[in-house]
Amino acid sequence: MPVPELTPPQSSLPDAASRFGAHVLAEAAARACDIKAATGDPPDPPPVPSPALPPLDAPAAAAPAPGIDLERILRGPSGLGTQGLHLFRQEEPLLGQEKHPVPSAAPAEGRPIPGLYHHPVPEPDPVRVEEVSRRIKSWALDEVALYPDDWEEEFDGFSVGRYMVACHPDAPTVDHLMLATRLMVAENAVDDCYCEDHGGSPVGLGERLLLAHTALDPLHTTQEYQQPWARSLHADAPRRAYRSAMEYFVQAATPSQADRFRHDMARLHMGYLAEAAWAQMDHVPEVWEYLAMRQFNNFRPCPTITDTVGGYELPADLHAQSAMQKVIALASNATTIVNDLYSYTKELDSPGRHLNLPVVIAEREGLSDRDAYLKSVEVHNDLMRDFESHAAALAADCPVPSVQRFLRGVAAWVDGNHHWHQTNTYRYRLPDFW
Ligand SMILES: CC(C)=CCC/C(C)=C(\C)COP(=O)(O)OP(=O)(O)O
Ligand SMILES: [Mg+2]
Repeated sequence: MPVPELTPPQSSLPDAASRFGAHVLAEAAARACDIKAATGDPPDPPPVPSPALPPLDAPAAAAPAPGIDLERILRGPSGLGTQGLHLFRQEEPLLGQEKHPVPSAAPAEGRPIPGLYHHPVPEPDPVRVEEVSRRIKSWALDEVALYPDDWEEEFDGFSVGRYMVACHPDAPTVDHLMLATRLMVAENAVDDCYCEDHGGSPVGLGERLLLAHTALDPLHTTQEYQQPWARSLHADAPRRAYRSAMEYFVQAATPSQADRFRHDMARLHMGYLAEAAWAQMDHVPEVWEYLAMRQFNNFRPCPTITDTVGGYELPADLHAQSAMQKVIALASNATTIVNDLYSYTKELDSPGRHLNLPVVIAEREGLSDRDAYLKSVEVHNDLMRDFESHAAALAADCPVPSVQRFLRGVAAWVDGNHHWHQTNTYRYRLPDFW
């Protein structure tokens, strides 16, 4: 198995990545200045000075400020003689090696949900997108036999390469991006094949999830029983995908990063089970109960690997502090409600009743579909603002480079996730409410 090219953990914030998620740190700097002004102390400099940061009060959902070519900045210097200037040199594409043809990186399209608070991001680097798309298809087909031929269009339409490149702008190499991309594909395989529209069912889901979870958190038992367990990890596509994606991840992650990921995946599986229980009972939970379930059935395992994908480590104690846990939960909840909003019409069209926030609010609060949807947009916006203000407060309170970079990485994931949902018109289409 190819070993991912590793960078030392605890690397400092590279210049090319220092602008991502910058609004969080910019807000922290502004907050620190306000506090100093109120107490009469001279203001401190911003936690991570960055000449190319957008203005402190840069509006959300607005194009980058004139004169700031974000994409160019993020690429770093180019041209003859600049190779040595890149801390995170992007690899050259492996042209002419397309064993499995991949669709070329689609240009951004789709419109944002009106009134949705979000930060637009530059279109992800097409060179990286192309290479990640090529490698993930090869992994899916050749290493884990993920899907039959007739799912190919759907696999391509998911555009996981664009997704992960947009969410991890500070990944040092394509190998690092692949860590996130394999896991994303594996997580969706489990969701589709065990829970949802590719043969999934709430019946027997607990058993399937538990056995698949052992691909992430291995069984340790007597030799006699160890072997049938090891064979079981090859028994279906979701387990093959989890096993392989985790094997790559563990090689690149520190032990505590791997354990963080296992914990987040256990949370995810618990959320799937609550959703399945309600489906079996044909029960619509109260809104707060739905939000509690969705805090677990949630994208959380994706932004929380931002440090592994970035080639550094947020130490376990700093990750575990309650302020960080709150920031992670708020960010992950915002990303997941984004999914509820963009996938609303897809889920209305799917068989049976598919719970999402607008559906639950309409049912439980007696609102029209439109008003429930618009209220859900407000819930999302409140979550986003809470995420950003708590992240800013934590960044100001804890000026440790790995904390600052992790917070930026989470913010970048939030923005990239929105971008992917907005632009994935193969998968999602907006309702006709405006
Ligand atoms: C961690 C991860 C990628 C989990 C998969 C669970 C998942 C697909 C979501 C949190 C998104 O929700 P949903 O199942 O509603 O996805 P779609 O609307 O079908 O895109
Ligand atoms: Mg959805």
